[in-house]
Amino acid sequence: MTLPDKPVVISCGEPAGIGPEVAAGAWAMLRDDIPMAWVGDPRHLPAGTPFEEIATLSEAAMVCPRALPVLAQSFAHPATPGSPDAANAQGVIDAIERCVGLVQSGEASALCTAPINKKALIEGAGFAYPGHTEYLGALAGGSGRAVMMLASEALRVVPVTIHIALKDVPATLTPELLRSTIDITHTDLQKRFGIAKPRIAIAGLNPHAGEGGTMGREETDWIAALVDELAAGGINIAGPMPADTMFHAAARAGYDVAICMYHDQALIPIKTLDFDRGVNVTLGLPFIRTSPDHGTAFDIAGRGIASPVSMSEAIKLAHRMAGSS
Ligand SMILES: NC(=O)c1ccc[n+]([C@@H]2O[C@H](COP(=O)([O-])OP(=O)(O)OC[C@H]3O[C@@H](n4cnc5c(N)ncnc54)[C@H](O)[C@@H]3O)[C@@H](O)[C@H]2O)c1
Ligand SMILES: N[C@H](C(=O)O)[C@H](O)COP(=O)(O)O
Repeated sequence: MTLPDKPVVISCGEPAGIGPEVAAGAWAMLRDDIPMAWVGDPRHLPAGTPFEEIATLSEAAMVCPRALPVLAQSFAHPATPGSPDAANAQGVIDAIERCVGLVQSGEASALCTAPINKKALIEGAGFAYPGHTEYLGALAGGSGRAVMMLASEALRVVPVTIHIALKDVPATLTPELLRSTIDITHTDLQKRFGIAKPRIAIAGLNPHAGEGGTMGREETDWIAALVDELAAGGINIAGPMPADTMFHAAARAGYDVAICMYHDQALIPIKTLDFDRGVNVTLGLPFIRTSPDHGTAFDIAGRGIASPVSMSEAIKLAHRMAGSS
């Protein structure tokens, strides 16, 4: 695999959260190995961060070993850790959009996003999306769909429904949605992760995967039939499995990815097993996007105690994926 010289571009995320500090920390860990550049307002970086403003991404690789390369983006205000400022919300969105432009133009090899606070963007700038995943899908255009995957050494998980209320899950979960999620996951595990024949485990929606229709009917009515059809078509797929028993170590050894029916079914096991090193990857996009698995952590922002490890794992994975595409 040839690793790219083009930088990974990092969007600043919510400046009142831990995004700027974990980006600076990840740069300090990776500066000699991975070219990168941060897009944001330098006033939001932790005091004392060695940074250099660059005019174009072509300067990033040269600057990176000595300072964090910064493509400056001015925000309305400096940040107060833990208290998002509505006037800064549009800057957060603009930084993401600028980074997407850089990766789409080929100036950046991949995008790594620092965390956003959904509520702050919705309230401060009328952000119309529940998260990066859906926003990036819209920015990418086309007829595809962005699919969320969280990955660590221990586990990969994909939620079929993402940022919706639990009460809306059963109506949103359709055979078409599950089929397209499986297709996109299968394709990207082959194309972007080099897994020739991905082993896919499908979780049930209901307790005990419905217990034969006595505790919910989605499994018996259509999920099992869809799994059988895909298996007959040559996909290495199994399920629907009871979700409570598919994440212990021996069960995890049997598959490369677990496709789960709703957000917490997927994200609780991975964040419990490996919160420090989990990485959020968006599948189905025409470019590479990763992110740490954690959020803005307002409770610890600005205190210098946030771990930069998930951010650095996200940058490393983006760089590796760019080398294998
Ligand atoms: N990629 C993203 O943009 C992304 C990902 C997850 C959550 N979020 C958003 O972040 C906001 C806050 O979410 P939350 O409170 O549920 O989760 P969170 O991950 O921000 O925080 C959960 C707990 O983990 C701790 N924590 C998080 N990251 C840490 C780190 N790097 N080092 C040490 N401790 C850390 C926090 O202090 C907190 O106690 C929400 O708006 C959510 O939507 C964004
Ligand atoms: N659900 C994700 C998580 O908890 O890690 C998170 O909110 C990030 O979502 P986006 O990548 O869509 O912003």
